[in-house]
Amino acid sequence: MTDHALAAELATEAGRLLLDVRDELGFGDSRALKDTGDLRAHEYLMARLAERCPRDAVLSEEGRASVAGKRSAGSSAAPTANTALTDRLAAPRVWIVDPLDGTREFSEEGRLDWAVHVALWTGDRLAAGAVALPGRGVTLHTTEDGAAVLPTGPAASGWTSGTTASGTAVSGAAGTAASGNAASGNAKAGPLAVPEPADPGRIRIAVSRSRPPAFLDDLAERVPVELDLVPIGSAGAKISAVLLGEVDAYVHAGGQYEWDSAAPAAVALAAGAHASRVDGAPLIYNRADPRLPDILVCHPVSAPTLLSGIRDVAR
Ligand SMILES: Nc1ncnc2c1ncn2[C@@H]1O[C@H](COP(=O)(O)O)[C@@H](OP(=O)(O)O)[C@H]1O
Ligand SMILES: [Mg+2]
Repeated sequence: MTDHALAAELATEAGRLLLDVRDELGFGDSRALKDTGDLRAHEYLMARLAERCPRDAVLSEEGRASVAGKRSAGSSAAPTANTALTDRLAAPRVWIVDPLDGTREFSEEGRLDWAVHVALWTGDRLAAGAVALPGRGVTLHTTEDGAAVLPTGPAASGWTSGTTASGTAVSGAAGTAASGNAASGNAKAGPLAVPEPADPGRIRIAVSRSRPPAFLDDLAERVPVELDLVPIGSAGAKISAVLLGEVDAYVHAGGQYEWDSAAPAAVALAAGAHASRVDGAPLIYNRADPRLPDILVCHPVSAPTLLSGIRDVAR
């Protein structure tokens, strides 16, 4: 089995397990649901990776020493720890996983914007990646020929069950509100290629529901196109929304970690998207400090406008 197929299988299966956790625990105790989801998916991924790739290093959000006190419902076991730092930094193959990205949305009934991320870093590049969107019944992943694929079409549209997600908006210079629709993509099973913005005068930007970058209001004043901000949970779901044509870009700043972006960036790059830091620098993984606080993902045609606008705001 290739690394691509393994990443896809593990992300998909961890996603199935997370749907079962939601069924088992319900939504009454959101702390227990979040912690149990985080840890059951983490334990599943750690066990499968140890079995299938025993020599590879692993960096998981839930295997850090700082979360060693966290527990799943009905278990007193501490989370399986990540590969020790010095071994990980020296390893030629490092799996970077986020067992449950969008933990907050996972704990909210009816929300579909949460994901499982499985990526493989091989020293200087993202060699494979898979993002499972269990609520929508799909896994986006890289392939052996350097491309990306959506093996089956989405079982659901939008990011809330029964409805489509909608966004608040900031228009170009005026900064007035208008509405944006997050679920206007046309995802079909098959090869995944990031689509160009449908309207060249408008860029729909997916942003965090709770921590949208403060500079986006200023950015709207500095770019020659209208910007619609579309709040969606989970970095994996937001980057998937770019690849599925439901939004045109994902902009984040102010804090994030390697596991939040490694797998979705792997898929985005393989799908022909621009994926970089917000200053245009490349995304580098497997550092001693796993903080990777900002990211821009978009079609290459939108990158110059967004990067120069962000540079202007930073000045
Ligand atoms: N300012 C910040 N500092 C640290 N992590 C952040 C962050 N903003 C977003 N993230 C992380 O990025 C992921 C997507 O966030 P959001 O939905 O707000 O866009 C979440 O991962 P987890 O759900 O795995 O914790 C969240 O914790
Ligand atoms: Mg995350």
